[in-house]
Amino acid sequence: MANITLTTLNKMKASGEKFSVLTAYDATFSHVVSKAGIEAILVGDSLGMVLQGHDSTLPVTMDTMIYHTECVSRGNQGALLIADMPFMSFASPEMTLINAGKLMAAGANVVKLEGGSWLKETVQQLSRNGVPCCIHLGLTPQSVNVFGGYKVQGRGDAAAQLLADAEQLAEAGAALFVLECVPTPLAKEITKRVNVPVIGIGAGPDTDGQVLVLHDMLGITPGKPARFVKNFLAEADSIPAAIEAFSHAVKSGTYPAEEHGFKE
Ligand SMILES: Nc1nc(=O)c2c([nH]1)NC[C@@H]1CN(c3ccc(C(=O)N[C@@H](CCC(=O)O)C(=O)O)cc3)CN21
Ligand SMILES: CC(C)C(=O)C(=O)O
Ligand SMILES: [Mg+2]
Repeated sequence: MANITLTTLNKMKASGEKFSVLTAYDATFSHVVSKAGIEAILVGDSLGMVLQGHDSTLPVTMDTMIYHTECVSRGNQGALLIADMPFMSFASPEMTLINAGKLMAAGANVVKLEGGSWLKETVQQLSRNGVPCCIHLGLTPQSVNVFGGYKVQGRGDAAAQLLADAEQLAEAGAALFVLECVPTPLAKEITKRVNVPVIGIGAGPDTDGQVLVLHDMLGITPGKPARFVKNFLAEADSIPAAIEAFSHAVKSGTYPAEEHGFKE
């Protein structure tokens, strides 16, 4: 078992200490990230875009997620390992249990699913079977075709629905949340209302933890970076130093700054 567990993150939430999360898709980066003091590693389905060059996360398969979770697990030096359930891998309760079981057997400590309150029974079933769930809310990239682009979520009337989803899923036993691209005040409110750690990306400074795609914070992702991205390699002289700078910036509250977040 990893040195950092859900218990560690729950204690950090209770004491107000911020924690950081980065993606990794291979053993070497997993080693570097976990050695640098990052509390959790996400084997994100963003690998479909970052590693495979697709323009969305939809083509990512279970076999690919299993392979990368195994690679990351071998390199991991004690971080909590979270693995994404890819597009359509949790479309029915039976499939969800089978696929989550495969990611746990590959070395994940937690599985992450994108979606809202309709996942209540799924979360219950998984927890009962020994699989802690992280629920990804807000801009859920697997629904890019529903949203019509990568757009901020939870503005106006949608804010109350998002808060209700978070509360119901926490009640159902979700162990963690990721909030992506939601207004800063909404992320603050959800973080206060749920009793489990909330990880933000483009959600402002008030969530319990922060997550970024590793390649984004190293400044090597092609194209215009999203608003929430900061290049930590620009002022560091090595990749490990950049990762340590990210961890320190999150702990000290200097990242994310106001300019990295979204208004209501
Ligand atoms: N390299 C990479 N980084 C990521 O953070 C990431 C991926 N890939 N792939 C999967 C999803 C897609 N993500 C994205 C992609 C684009 C935006 C984006 O351009 N957002 C606009 C918001 C526009 C608005 O105001 O509504 C931005 O300006 O940040 C956000 C998240 C996050 N995830
Ligand atoms: C952007 C993060 C939260 C993610 O889901 C991924 O990397 O796939
Ligand atoms: Mg993802």
